Amino acid sequence: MTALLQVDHVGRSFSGGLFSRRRTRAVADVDFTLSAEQPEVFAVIGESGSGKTTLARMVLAMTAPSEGAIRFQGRDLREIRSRRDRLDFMRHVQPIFQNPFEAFNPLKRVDRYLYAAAARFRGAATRVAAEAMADEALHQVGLSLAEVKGRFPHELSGGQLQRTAIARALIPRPALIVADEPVSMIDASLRMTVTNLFRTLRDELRVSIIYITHDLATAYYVSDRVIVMRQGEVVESGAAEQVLTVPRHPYSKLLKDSVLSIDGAWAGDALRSHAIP
Ligand SMILES: Nc1ncnc2c1ncn2[C@@H]1O[C@H](COP(=O)(O)OP(=O)(O)OP(=O)(O)O)[C@@H](O)[C@H]1O
Repeated sequence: MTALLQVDHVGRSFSGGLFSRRRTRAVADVDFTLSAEQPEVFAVIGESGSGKTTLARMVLAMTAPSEGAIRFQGRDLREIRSRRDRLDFMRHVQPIFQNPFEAFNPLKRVDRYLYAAAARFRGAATRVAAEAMADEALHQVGLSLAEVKGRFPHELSGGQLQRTAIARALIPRPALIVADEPVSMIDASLRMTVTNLFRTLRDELRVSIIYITHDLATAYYVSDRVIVMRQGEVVESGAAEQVLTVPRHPYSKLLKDSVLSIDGAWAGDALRSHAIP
């Protein structure tokens, strides 16, 4: 197997501050590989404080590991030093953040972000070229340039705005998208539309997606593989179906039971039977 991403026994500790001796071990010994040949939706599940965001930041080369190494297409992320290295890396690995209303400046029209990405990552030299790239990316997420052109963020719904953020991430034609809690700030009714997109992108554009979430139900429905994190460590990993329907670790069982007690039924089944094709 040729690896797209190798997360090789990675850990990250933080010191408690200038006068504190306490160190927080945010991530400890996380180890997984994504294949370059077979794109997948890979979910990282865990409660608040389990280390998910720290892991995402390390994969995005925004935080350096204190132990282990991360390689993307065989290249150690520590080798990213210059602006040019970073731009090249971002061409292949794109982030999607939690709150689309924070990702876009409220005073800036959203289409401008798409043109900027087209110019920066794909060398679009004219407005016409940039508009064509923006329109193509928007179609990949079920929107069109006509729907978002000239609009400010508050003129779009949370779901439309998050899909626009995904379109922006697609413009460079990345091989990997790291989506950190991408649906936690949008209406429950729109969550499946956005998460379902991940499968479409995997199949049609062959993009791999690291889907970071505390939401077991959407993870179960859209992911191929999952890891469950607790206090920085991976406590369970495997095929989504296996881990989320028959959890082995007490913590994963507890997580599943908490979904059960909220919804009255295992939300994975409920979602599956109401799956949007
Ligand atoms: N820059 C930092 N400095 C000090 N401690 C940090 C830093 N970043 C994260 N931590 C600590 O590391 C642990 C893991 O945090 P992290 O944000 O990765 O978890 P998370 O699972 O993403 O949580 P959430 O869902 O709330 O974002 C927490 O105890 C957090 O306080």
